[in-house]
Amino acid sequence: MRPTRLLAPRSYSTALNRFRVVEVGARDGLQAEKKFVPTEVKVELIDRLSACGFSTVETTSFVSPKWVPQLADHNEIVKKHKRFNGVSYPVLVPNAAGLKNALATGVVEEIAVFGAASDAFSLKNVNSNVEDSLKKLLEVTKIALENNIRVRGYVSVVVGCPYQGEVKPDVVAKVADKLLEAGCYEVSLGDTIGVGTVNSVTKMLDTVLKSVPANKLAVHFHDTYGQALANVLVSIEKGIRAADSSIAGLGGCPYAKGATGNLATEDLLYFLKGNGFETGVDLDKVVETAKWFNSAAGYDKWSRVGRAISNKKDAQTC
Ligand SMILES: CC(C)(COP(=O)([O-])OP(=O)([O-])OC[C@H]1O[C@@H](n2cnc3c(N)ncnc32)[C@H](O)[C@@H]1OP(=O)([O-])[O-])[C@@H](O)C(=O)NCCC(=O)NCCSC(=O)C[C@@](C)(O)CC(=O)[O-]
Repeated sequence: MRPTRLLAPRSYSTALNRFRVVEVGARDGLQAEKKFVPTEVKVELIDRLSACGFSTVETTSFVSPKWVPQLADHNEIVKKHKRFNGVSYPVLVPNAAGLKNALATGVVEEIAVFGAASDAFSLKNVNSNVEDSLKKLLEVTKIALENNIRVRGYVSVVVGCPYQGEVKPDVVAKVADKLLEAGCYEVSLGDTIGVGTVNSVTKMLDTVLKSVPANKLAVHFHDTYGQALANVLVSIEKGIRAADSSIAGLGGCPYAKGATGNLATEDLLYFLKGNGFETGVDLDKVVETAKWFNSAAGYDKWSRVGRAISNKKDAQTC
């Protein structure tokens, strides 16, 4: 295959320089963590993230607690966290049962549904193949929209599957199309196990963009092989202006062996600012929030940028 020419970062026109960062740490970041994070800590994490300036903070999942015990406290989470003006708080919903539970709380205004581009992954993740899972998601989307709930869509394993290996870009495009047709306002393309490279991401995006406009897409990279920011750059070159990331690079999927953390929010923000993009998010506050989370939850998780900024501040105060 001919290698893709990676364009050097350049100044982007001011009309195109807004970039939306979707913070998924409280959901994707925590879902695979074995050590239970107390509900109060999760709630305060969401509140602190809201104060950083994100317009979207994903909060939890209404999935089966048997499948994802870490997020079994979803009812309490959505009822206890604060709601900042202009911030939306999607929750992940896998099926009609999850939607019913989310609606019953009376406070959920946005959900995220998730499909996949490989049968093998889909069976492990939601116990249904791609086709069957899509039928359930489309039904969930329809009911949610009838209840005035906004719906975001995900497609997982867009460039590689931990069980099946290669994933066909056509399948990614088909699932993304269906989710948008059903009424999702945006579809986030997930490299769930972080195997994507500039070449494979370019190939996948070129196929998806034949039928889906760039302004309906977000990207969701895990940083398992250190390729996430290169893949964000490719996505920007293709016109995409939204990406998911997780504070301190927390994360991983419980049903994707080898999936390490999401792209760290701090690294993404530093990258975006350095390349002329405005996000409205305060990087220093995010770093402070990561520091607070580590001490509150008994963790020691750091993004590269978070560690660098924190070390610099510590050195200045010595
Ligand atoms: C979808 C199911 C439930 C199917 O699981 P199943 O076993 O096929 O479901 P079922 O319909 O046969 O029900 C089994 C039991 O679960 C209950 N149940 C059924 N649904 C719910 C629900 N919503 N909430 C609470 N309970 C539920 C149901 O009531 C029943 O209870 P029992 O009779 O045994 O006591 C299961 O597979 C599941 O919860 N999977 C979720 C897995 C998950 O959360 N994975 C991670 C998220 S995806 C991801 O991380 C990727 C993403 C989005 O981040 C992007 C990327 O990185 O690519």
